[in-house]
Amino acid sequence: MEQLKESVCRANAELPAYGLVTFTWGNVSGFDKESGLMVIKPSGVPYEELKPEQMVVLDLDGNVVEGDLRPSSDTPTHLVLYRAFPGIGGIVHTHSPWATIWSQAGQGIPALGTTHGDYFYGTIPCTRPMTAEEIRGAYEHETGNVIVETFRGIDPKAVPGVLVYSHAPFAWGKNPMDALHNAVVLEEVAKMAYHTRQLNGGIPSMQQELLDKHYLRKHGANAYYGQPGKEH
Ligand SMILES: O=C(CO)[C@@H](O)[C@H](O)COP(=O)(O)O
Repeated sequence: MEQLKESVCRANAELPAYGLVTFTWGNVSGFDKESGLMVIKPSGVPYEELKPEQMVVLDLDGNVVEGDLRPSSDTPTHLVLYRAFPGIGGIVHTHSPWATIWSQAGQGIPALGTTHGDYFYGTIPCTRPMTAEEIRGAYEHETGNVIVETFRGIDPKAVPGVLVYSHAPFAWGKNPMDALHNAVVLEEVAKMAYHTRQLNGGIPSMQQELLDKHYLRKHGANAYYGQPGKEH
């Protein structure tokens, strides 16, 4: 658990360096399958002040089992996703500007090029608008529910990110640093897709053969990108 606290703390601390956050507009969590516990940053603490011992540890029912500080305000959303998407070990939520623009437009980010295809096997979807009742109710919990609803028929491992309508992106991965990597790529492809759309309307999207080639060279049984056994 100490190692996970270190990794979660490090991933949070790197959010500003990648230009993904302003002030404290973002949070990273990690999940330990063995213990069934989630580690997340404390709410509202400046990234440069974060220490591993300040991380908050919760069970998947949302009970704090370790930590004195209030957990991130988005904790319920993270909990819903860990319960619904087995196999993910890290989640990043930010208000990174380019991805947030697509979220505010209520549009998913189409796969327009190989940069996207290397990491996301198709459109990065945008959720539907939440209902007034969902917003007035357990908002952060319902945010998780609309993300899970959006992924009916989509493999969250193949598309490790989502845009929450009128809100901002969530990305996930095998662990906190993998989730951070995917969050950085999501922001990059959001910016590229925005400008590509301006040039040619983003039509057509990339050929399916090219998407297959780029995604499957990095992911799956016959992946050949990078070095065997190394993260990339
Ligand atoms: O989505 C939001 C605000 O809309 C959050 O990202 C907060 O800005 C970060 O909150 P904490 O994790 O510090 O509670």
